[in-house]
Amino acid sequence: MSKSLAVLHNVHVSYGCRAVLHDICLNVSAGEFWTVIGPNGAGKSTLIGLFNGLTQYDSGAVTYAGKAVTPQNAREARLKIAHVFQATDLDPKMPLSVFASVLSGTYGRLGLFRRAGQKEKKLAMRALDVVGLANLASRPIGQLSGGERQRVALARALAQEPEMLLLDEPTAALDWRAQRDICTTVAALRQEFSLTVVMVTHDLNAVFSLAQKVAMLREGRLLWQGEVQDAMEPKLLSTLYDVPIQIADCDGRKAALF
Ligand SMILES: Nc1ncnc2c1ncn2[C@@H]1O[C@H](COP(=O)(O)OP(=O)(O)OP(=O)(O)O)[C@@H](O)[C@H]1O
Repeated sequence: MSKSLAVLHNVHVSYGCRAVLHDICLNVSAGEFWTVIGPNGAGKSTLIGLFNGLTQYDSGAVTYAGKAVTPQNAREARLKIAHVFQATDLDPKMPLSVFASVLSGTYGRLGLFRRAGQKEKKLAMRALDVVGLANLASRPIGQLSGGERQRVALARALAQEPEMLLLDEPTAALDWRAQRDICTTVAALRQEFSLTVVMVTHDLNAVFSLAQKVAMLREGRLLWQGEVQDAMEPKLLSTLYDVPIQIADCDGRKAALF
């Protein structure tokens, strides 16, 4: 049996007096690929922020590699866990090259007073190479397409040399080709670097093609969690999203239809 890496145990979260996550228990083992799905506002981004101490919790326990993680005590977890937000978070007006953006992924390890040296520069170039953007290294990030920017965000995360990747809607706002490219890149990165992945997504077809495990969140509660093949249940998905969903079989591949 694989080893638990990141664990949420009976976690409650509230923003002010509004409770947004209730009694969350999730056990992510090393090397697993989890997706977190559910309607808008269900608490998915809040949930994945627990793993690296971005989300403050009221009660329960969060651990990474057996050590407690809280926003006040998250440095170690943040070195090992890279968090990739939607690439729209990269300000296109920033006068920053693709390479400089990716290099910034190494800054966490370097700390405040050390500058990036040859080792970090090599790492950044390698990360760009892995996501297929080495030829755009000197391009300002403002001149990239949405799909390219998302790959820059992935490369920056890789330059951190993480054990675990948190992906928050990495294919949102991308066209079909770019969505497919990101999914293929994520799958390849996971294989090559033996990464543990937790991905929030609204793309059920990406879930079916990439994930091993699925957590379904509805109104701040885990409705269901388990193996991806058991998640492809029309009744379960219809309950989750409160809309009729069917599952089609296309040449052995599952696709969600509404
Ligand atoms: N910093 C914050 N302060 C107050 N409320 C917040 C904050 N961040 C999120 N919320 C609220 O918490 C709830 C859960 O938000 P969250 O972003 O985690 O949901 P989500 O499932 O990721 O949503 P979406 O699919 O729309 O991105 C929402 O009602 C949201 O308005």
